[in-house]
Amino acid sequence: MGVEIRVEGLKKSFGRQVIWEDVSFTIPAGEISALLGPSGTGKSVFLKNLVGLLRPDRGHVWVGDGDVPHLRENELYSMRRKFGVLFQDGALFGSMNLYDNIAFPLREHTRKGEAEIRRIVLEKMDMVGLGGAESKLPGEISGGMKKRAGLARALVLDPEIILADEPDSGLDPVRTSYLNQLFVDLNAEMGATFLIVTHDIGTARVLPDNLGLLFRRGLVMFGPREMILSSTHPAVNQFFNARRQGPIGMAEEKDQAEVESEGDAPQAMPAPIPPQLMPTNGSLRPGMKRPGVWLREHQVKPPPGSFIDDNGRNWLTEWDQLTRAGERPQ
Ligand SMILES: Nc1ncnc2c1ncn2[C@@H]1O[C@H](COP(=O)(O)OP(=O)(O)OP(=O)(O)O)[C@@H](O)[C@H]1O
Repeated sequence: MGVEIRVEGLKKSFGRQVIWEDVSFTIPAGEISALLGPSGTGKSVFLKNLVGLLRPDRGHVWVGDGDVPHLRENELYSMRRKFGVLFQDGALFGSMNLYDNIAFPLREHTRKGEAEIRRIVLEKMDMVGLGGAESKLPGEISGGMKKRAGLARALVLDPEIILADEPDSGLDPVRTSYLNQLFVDLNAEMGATFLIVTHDIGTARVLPDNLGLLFRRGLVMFGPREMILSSTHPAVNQFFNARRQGPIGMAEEKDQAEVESEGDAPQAMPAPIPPQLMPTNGSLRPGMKRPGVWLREHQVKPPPGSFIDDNGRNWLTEWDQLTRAGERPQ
């Protein structure tokens, strides 16, 4: 089962460049969360702070009762075993075949014998759809396969937390959909806590249970998918609807007067909230909520056309019927 990550008052700068400050929020255990934000807002830097590859200037990252930035070297080493990290390019060793790449953490961090290692590596390669590709070198496979190999390697130590830095960058839309489904299925199976950094609004709208936006040296908002996708906050509304109108500019930042005048402008209606991806085996993930629950509890009207899938099925009204025991929801 996944663990919660509690971030408190985190600040990071490089020299005089403040990346973000006073970032505080809780990434819920066992749920899928996604972090978005314009380029350069420090999403990758944030992931590196979570896993202790970079140290914040101040603040805390609580994972269980360990505070990552304040752990000693040996404590950090064992804390890192809780994490499986998928780096942007898969970070595979070019001279090793996929089997050895994926076996690497097991040989490095455990005393398991080769027979046990083989069982685990083949199981994880199968999970990500790479069965049979053991002897391929990273230079011989596509970008999508590299990502899946990186994911298999992130899974071998059965992590409680999975961090993925733009797993969908450079993938075509179909491969992106397959990868998103894989995350949902893995989360259903393992119950790990997932934090995914992505630029893909399509992914952000259907995959995670929670969404966060980094902008202007801070976390603008973090919360349940329905809260973010129905928000009229100028930056959140602009970003998650991919609009030009709003405080986020083409270059770094707009000037303050421009931002203030836009803050008063009426916000465009958020786009319809799509139904969330379901696990392929028809199970319900523990982190999944009944559609519309957050909206109803907060008396927010869903944007028109929300929760209707490509087949015209309305998940808001049909959820109970769809999820009755023993029945596959899709
Ligand atoms: N080790 C480092 N030393 C100095 N500056 C760094 C370092 N790592 C990152 N930065 C700077 O921190 C800022 C944020 O970088 P980061 O890669 O986290 O952004 P990002 O939000 O992930 O961007 P993108 O969406 O384009 O991938 C950038 O200006 C980058 O140059």
